[in-house]
Amino acid sequence: MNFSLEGRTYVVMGVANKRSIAWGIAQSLHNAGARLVFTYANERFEKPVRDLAATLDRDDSLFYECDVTSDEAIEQTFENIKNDVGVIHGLAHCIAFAKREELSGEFLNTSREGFALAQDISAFSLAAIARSAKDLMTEGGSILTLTYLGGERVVENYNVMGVAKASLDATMRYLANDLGKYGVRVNAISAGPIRTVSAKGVGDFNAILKEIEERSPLRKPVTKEEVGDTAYFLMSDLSRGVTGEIIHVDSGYNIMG
Ligand SMILES: CCCCCCc1ccc(Oc2ccc(Oc3cccc(O)n3)cc2)c(O)c1
Repeated sequence: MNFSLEGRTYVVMGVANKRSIAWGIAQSLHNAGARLVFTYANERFEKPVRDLAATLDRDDSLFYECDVTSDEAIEQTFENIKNDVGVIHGLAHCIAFAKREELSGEFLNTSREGFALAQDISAFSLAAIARSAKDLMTEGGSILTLTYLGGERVVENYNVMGVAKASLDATMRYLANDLGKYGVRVNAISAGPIRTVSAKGVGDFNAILKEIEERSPLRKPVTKEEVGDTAYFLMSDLSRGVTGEIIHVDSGYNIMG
């Protein structure tokens, strides 16, 4: 059995720029031989994503806009992908959002609308995407999403996104249960803090980064390349017995009290 991704196609959702974890995942899958399909939220992201993909040593990538807050948009995007590539072998969901003002201070101050928005984009979108993507995974498949420790226990300031990640983790498990009989696995990578454009929106990010370097078992920060290589494992046949799982790529920080 070989563990190359040659001859396989994967959808990567959520590349914003070269610091994105999604870009680290794309690079690892590309280096393993995969063909990539990128989706982006709106036209503002099209050029940055195309420019990044142009740096890869094969120019066989495809690009689609996908507003994950719309069921019609998701259905249309996967209809287009199905028409253009036919079969996909997996999908990386690297999408989340919460209002910046609700990512610091007291969770008590979370608004009804802000709570629902974070749930919609950061958790429900995985279920809606899995429902559409499943039909393209006729040769089996692997779906992965990105989560964070703040969904398992309280991390100061993470607030409404922590509740959304708890929901995402349960969504991942229930999807794993439904999709297993179709040969589709669903897992999550719980990444330690990485300096991305999204991380800038969460209060006191620098303090957490310092804590990881000082207190994590590996005593070092986490990189998008480390997350990318674990994504390669989860997309490959090496992880064929793994579904419904959260793999922490966080220098071991989560095992600390
Ligand atoms: C206090 C916790 C510090 C470690 C946070 C690690 C982390 C960093 C980035 C993460 O991804 C997002 C994605 C969107 C998001 O919402 C944003 C981001 C920027 C601006 C904004 O208005 N909302 C917040 C975090 C994430 O889920 C977790």
